[in-house]
Amino acid sequence: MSIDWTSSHAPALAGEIAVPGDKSISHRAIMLAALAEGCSRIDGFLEGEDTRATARIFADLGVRIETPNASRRIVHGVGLHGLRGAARPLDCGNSGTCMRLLCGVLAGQAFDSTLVGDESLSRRPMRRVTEPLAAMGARIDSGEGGVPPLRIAGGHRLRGIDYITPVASAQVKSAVLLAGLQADGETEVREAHPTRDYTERMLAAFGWPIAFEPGRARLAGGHRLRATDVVVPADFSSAAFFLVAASIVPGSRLLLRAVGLNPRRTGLLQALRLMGADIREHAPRELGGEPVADLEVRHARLRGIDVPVELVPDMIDEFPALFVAAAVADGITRVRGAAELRVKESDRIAVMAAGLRRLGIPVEETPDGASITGGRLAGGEVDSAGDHRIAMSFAVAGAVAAGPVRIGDCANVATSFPGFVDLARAIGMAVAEG
Ligand SMILES: O=C(O)C1=C[C@@H](OP(=O)(O)O)[C@@H](O)[C@H](O)C1
Ligand SMILES: C=C(OP(=O)(O)O)C(=O)O
Repeated sequence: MSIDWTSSHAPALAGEIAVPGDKSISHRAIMLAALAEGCSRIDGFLEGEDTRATARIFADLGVRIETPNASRRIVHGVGLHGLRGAARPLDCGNSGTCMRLLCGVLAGQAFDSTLVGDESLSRRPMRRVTEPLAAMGARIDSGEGGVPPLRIAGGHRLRGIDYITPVASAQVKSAVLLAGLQADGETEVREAHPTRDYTERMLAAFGWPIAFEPGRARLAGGHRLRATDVVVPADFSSAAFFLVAASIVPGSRLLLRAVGLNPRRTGLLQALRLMGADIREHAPRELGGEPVADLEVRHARLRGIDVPVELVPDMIDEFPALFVAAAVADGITRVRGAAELRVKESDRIAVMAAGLRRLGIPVEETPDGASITGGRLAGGEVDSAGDHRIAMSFAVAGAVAAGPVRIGDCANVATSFPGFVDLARAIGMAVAEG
């Protein structure tokens, strides 16, 4: 393991910052703009490796995408049937969202496609999308055990499906809905635990008739997407690291500007408030059809909680950051119902537990969660296992640890949060490279 970052004790954090654009919305904006008729402009696009992979793939599929300046894209949509097959495999990099949503887009096209990913993505489960798509008539072959690479055979007619998702996953729901655009008849997705609804909201914004409510979405094939402009709000999941950092570093006060507060994303806000965090919302407003507000966060003494199980899907990407808050809280924090964390970019339960233990925090793992006994974080060396959210979470831990926290394998932070180190330093965190 190469050590990429050393995060050391920080004084009170202060400042007003804006984190980059939302990753989930940026992926979807490229996809729907590419499939629309006409020219769409995307503002606030996340310049991360994950979302750039999606843009590169649509360019490979024949879509002209201009970058007039950073965080902006002009997409010359080709319509639902205007993509052309690519000569080479489509590289989704580290991004589960890119690969799973693309399966839905490509399953109903006339041409064959091959989807590949990096080492981490090549271990992640894809049957959750290939099975419902097969039930709709798609032909998708995967590697042994249902992992990438995925070979999607074109030219198969799809039919609508009424699908109840077995895991709470916006990626699965989105893949089925995107395939439904090209299917005969109606497609309906129902979920026991509602997940983020960006695909539904954006389909409506691009003019596709769709009925949706939390836990349910229904559409029919045979319509058209019409180009529209998309404004992407700041990513709550990126803001999460600074919400935790300012909560745990004594004397801190931070303002995070115009953060996306879609209720299906803000479970961490609720969990931190239950722990005693002082986070206030100012100037609530709408941006690009999404609720946003400026978040003011001040240091507060945190206490351990049992994380309410119903919050889990609404904070699924925030558990690495929550584990760090739990590590310094008074008492025990218990997480359950979060087995999905084991199939993210890394096994986020195991990797966080191992790292926190190395920093002197007792953590007991369970198959679907963990118990973390808050205490005094020591310095030490931790492995992020190439997982962006784990690298950033341990950088936050270093700000309050008794000694420097040395973190391995941080390059993938560029997948979701380019510029993290600069912003962290701007508010007073002591993150050094190497
Ligand atoms: O739809 C999306 O944009 C995402 C859905 C979630 O994944 P699952 O659908 O696997 O829960 C989340 O973890 C991921 O970061 C982004
Ligand atoms: C799980 C994540 O993303 P994806 O599934 O798109 O790789 C994440 O960003 O935490």
